[in-house]
Amino acid sequence: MSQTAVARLQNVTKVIGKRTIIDRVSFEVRPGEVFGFLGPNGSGKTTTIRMIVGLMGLTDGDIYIGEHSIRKDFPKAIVQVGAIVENPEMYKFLTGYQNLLHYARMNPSITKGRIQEVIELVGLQGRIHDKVKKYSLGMRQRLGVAQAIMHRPKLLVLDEPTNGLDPAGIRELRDYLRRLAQDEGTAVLVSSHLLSEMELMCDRVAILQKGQIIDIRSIRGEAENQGTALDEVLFEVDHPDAALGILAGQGEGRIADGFLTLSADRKGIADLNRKLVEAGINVYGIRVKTKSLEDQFLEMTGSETIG
Ligand SMILES: Nc1ncnc2c1ncn2[C@@H]1O[C@H](COP(=O)(O)OP(=O)(O)OP(=O)(O)O)[C@@H](O)[C@H]1O
Repeated sequence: MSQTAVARLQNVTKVIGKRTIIDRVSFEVRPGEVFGFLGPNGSGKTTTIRMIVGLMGLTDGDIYIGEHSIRKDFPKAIVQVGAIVENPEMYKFLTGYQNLLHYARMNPSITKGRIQEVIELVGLQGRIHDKVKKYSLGMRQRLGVAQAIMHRPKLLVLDEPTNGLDPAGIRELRDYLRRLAQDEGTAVLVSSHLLSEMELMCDRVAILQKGQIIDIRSIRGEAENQGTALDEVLFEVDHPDAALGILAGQGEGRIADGFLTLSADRKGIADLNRKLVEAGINVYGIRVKTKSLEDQFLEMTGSETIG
């Protein structure tokens, strides 16, 4: 486990009544990354986020923010978190700036200079002196983010931030979240049930299904070996039929275009290769056809549950 993680979930479990809603969820969010928490409706994203931001207790496992456990050291952990979980409460009859001033008064470490900085970070400088009741949904959200990051949290958590935004609003959200991650080194955790948005916004995503993490991967492609995602693997061998017989019982193997083709994860590829070589088959090449994130998401969660 990386020492530099901003947030680290370790076997986080939530049981409500007799139901295990969240089942041993583990992942970490690193400084300066936008991390997506992706799953179909009802998979448990909101429940997990409520535990991260201290709105709900854990049944088992732990969450660390920096080195502080949310269970054992709650005040020190939570001070490093900024969040918008439910709709941000703003005074609509005040201007954006007056709202920020109001929240800043509760924390003496927030200077006027810092307020100006966050206004620019979320790109509200042109409209900050307008009344909030005149703001669009996207602008209200920017103001919410500005408020959530004024105290320089190490982790910013946003639950379904793209809900209700139009494509332009989503693009703007992406741009200023990336700016925040890059300029301030803030780790950003965003949840969504829409893969397409996560792909545009995030560096890495964890895929949640029925309360369990089924995959964690970088958006740029490489699987991180924490999940059960399988790639299609093509073995170039001297005797494909014999090889298929040797690997019988190792999954759905077939011969296609002269290649022995199977589904396997990284460790599985090494195991299959060893079995073939030990049985006297010559392996000339191994080609891995990594599935797109979308293929995997559809396969894992079922297409009817997306969107
Ligand atoms: N307080 C509760 N009591 C009983 N069941 C609950 C409670 N809160 C959540 N659940 C159940 O836990 C599961 C996960 O819910 P959760 O809201 O975390 O999912 P989600 O991924 O955020 O979905 P959505 O995107 O629809 O909000 C659901 O089946 C939900 O019915």
